[in-house]
Amino acid sequence: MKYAIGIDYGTESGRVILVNIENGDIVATSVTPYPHGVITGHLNNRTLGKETALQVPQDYLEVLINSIPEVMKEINPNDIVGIGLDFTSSTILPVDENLNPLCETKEHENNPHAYVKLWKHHEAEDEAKHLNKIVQQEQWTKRYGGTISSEWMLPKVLEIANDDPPLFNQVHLFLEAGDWVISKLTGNLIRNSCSAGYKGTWHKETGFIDNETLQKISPALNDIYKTKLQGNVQSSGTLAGTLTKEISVKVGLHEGTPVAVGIIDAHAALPGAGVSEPGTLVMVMGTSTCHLLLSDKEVLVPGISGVVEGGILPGYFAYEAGQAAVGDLFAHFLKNYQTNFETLSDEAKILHPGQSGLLALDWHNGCRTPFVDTTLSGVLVGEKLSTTPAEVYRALLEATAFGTKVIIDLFEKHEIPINQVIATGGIPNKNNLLMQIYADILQKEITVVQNDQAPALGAAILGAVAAGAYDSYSRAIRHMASNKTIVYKPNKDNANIYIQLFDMYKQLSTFFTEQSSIMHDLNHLKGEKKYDRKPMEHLQ
Ligand SMILES: Nc1ncnc2c1ncn2[C@@H]1O[C@H](COP(=O)(O)OP(=O)(O)O)[C@@H](O)[C@H]1O
Ligand SMILES: O=C(CO)[C@H](O)[C@H](O)COP(=O)(O)O
Repeated sequence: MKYAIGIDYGTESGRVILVNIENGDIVATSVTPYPHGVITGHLNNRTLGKETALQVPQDYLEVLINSIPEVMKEINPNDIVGIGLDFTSSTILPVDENLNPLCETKEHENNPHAYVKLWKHHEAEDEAKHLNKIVQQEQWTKRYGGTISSEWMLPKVLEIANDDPPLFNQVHLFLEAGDWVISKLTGNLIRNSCSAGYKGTWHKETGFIDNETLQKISPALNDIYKTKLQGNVQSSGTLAGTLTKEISVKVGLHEGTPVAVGIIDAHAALPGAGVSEPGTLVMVMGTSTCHLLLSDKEVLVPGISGVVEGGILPGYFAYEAGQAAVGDLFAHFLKNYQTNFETLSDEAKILHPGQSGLLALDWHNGCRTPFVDTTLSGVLVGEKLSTTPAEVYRALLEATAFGTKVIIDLFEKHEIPINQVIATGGIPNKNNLLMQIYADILQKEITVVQNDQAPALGAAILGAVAAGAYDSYSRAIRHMASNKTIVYKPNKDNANIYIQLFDMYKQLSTFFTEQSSIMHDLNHLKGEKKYDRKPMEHLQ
């Protein structure tokens, strides 16, 4: 029996799976929660900005050192054909000449800018707005729905250049954390095409932003792609190199084991969920939800995260859209009410659509698609003295489904066909109420992959292909991807009520984005900088 290892670096933990490459059976799984988790509020004794979300790079190595031996307990290292890895993105860190993280030095241990900035670190909004003003007329921005997000590489780099020039000057390279882990595994520095394409504005023919534009954005960015952002971009899933002696000893594998170039976590879930052709929307539902879709054609859809040729699988344009808080939003609510999913779901299940009189906007971590604005915030309308926690919980579940309907409608309006919707990630198998609500609101069947590890499985598939165990992604996907599913069908009566509620959801979102500046004014009163209103005409 031969196996591939898939490693999935999510927001809270890293998961390692061992996969039989002939039939895709996951024979062992190990989860390592990041010892330092997501750092918010304080770093050592220093108070952090409210939107700061940091991580500790050593935690990623802990995942390798703990979880690889754990899945290898019964297995001979000779039987491992290859390793694939996916990572949240854009999650970046500054390193020195030896690729060592700057936060590991005494000098910078209390400096937040020296740490990993997680994808959901939202402090670079000013930088993103500034950058967007300069590049918004350029044709290439349309591939990114018209807006560069503050979650991405350049705004985060610019945040450091603006806030801490001495540290910025000391940085040798800024790396995606996934590329940093690959460098630790193989000794090779490679920038993966998936992160570079979706989060780094790289295009396989035209490359990165030209230097003239970079200088207009900020003198600090002069020649940045030849200096702090240098490095070859290589296609995700091709061979990055082989395990070094140093790391192979630590994880109990053979030196020389092939390792694939990394990919973004959500994007890995598409092959992991068994998709190798256009027309199937894959919703990767976890801390956030990412929506991935293959197509034969490139359509410039406003408000999406991006469309990248070959972004996931060679030969297809791959679209990404997203919602920045889904599981995170539910967790936030549970924490505030000191309750749990089971209790709330039991109570929320017996409510009828519309019964509570509540309606929510799911923007508690900003809105990714279609408004690309991390400064937007959540809303709940209709609350009364008689409102129960289960009613609010159900309204939040519904709000995330309405957010997904906005995304599906956007794709369909731009004539990108969606014939099937697949749900995967950590949530769908844990919450059947949520999945039924999605079927009712989207008025589509939802196929749930009976495996929570689609990103890790997708990474293992890339590892097997990079190692030469399969000669094509489609063959590897056919053999290795999940094929056990359950299907949620829409309930007509519920769907009819949700049509009316969805109309109100859209009115509410139009109000808070176009007709009223209340949300942004609230930020202003809190002492945050006032951001320019974004023209919304492009979304009409
Ligand atoms: N029963 C549940 N219903 C809805 N969300 C859940 C449930 N259990 C856990 N979650 C959410 O799932 C998210 C974690 O998703 P997961 O896919 O495992 O991790 P990651 O997003 O880090 O890849 C958390 O935000 C958590 O609140
Ligand atoms: O932007 C992303 C993908 O493009 C992030 O990686 C993603 O939103 C975080 O993933 P998760 O919710 O699974 O932790």
